[in-house]
Amino acid sequence: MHYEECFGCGELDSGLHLKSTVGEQAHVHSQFTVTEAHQGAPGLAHGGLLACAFDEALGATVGNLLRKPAVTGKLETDFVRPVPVGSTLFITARLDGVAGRKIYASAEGHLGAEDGPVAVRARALFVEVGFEHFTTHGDPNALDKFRRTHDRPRGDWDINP
Ligand SMILES: CCCCC/C=C\C/C=C\C/C=C\C/C=C\CCCC(=O)SCCNC(=O)CCNC(=O)[C@H](O)C(C)(C)COP(=O)(O)OP(=O)(O)OC[C@H]1O[C@@H](n2cnc3c(N)ncnc32)[C@H](O)[C@@H]1OP(=O)(O)O
Repeated sequence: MHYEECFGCGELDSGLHLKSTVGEQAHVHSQFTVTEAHQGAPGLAHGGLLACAFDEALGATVGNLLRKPAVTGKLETDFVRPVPVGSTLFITARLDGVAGRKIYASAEGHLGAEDGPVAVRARALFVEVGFEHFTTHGDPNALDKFRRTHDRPRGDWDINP
């Protein structure tokens, strides 16, 4: 979790509650379970919410592997198989490259198991920013809010600007 009020990974009742862990070969694994609250068509996940889950999984990959603040500049998704309510997407993500402030990452989501059929693929460009991005454009108290999340026992982010 990078921020307790984040829609993707935080503790909000309405959020996606995505959990991410770093695995072997610097792959980052996240799981997203689709509930009735995530429907687009009857019984199927809404594509925009799936894109959100991938934004989070890819952002967690950048954040956990590089430990630098970055924001999504571009996010591209391929929806290749319907994702039913009640199913879990097992998302595997990786860093593809860094060029100056530009950070490239990609991921695929497997249906039902780590080796299940691929249902969604995504690629993203993140752009590294300074912490003033969040205090200037967002909440002036952003750093305090991030700190509240990262002062927890597992918190190991250096969020000092
Ligand atoms: C969320 C962070 C929390 C921080 C906590 C602390 C530490 C944790 C660290 C990481 C976080 C961990 C997990 C996060 C998990 C999920 C997070 C979800 C992420 C989001 O949900 S985040 C919200 C949506 N996101 C935005 O709200 C961005 C709005 N946007 C802007 O704020 C600007 O637009 C910005 C800053 C992107 C760039 O602006 P800028 O002025 O700084 O820089 P500039 O424009 O020069 O771009 C520099 C180079 O990127 C290229 N470039 C830029 N955009 C491009 C595009 N779309 N396509 C192709 N190339 C692009 C340029 O072409 C240039 O390339 P070149 O250098 O080669 O010319």
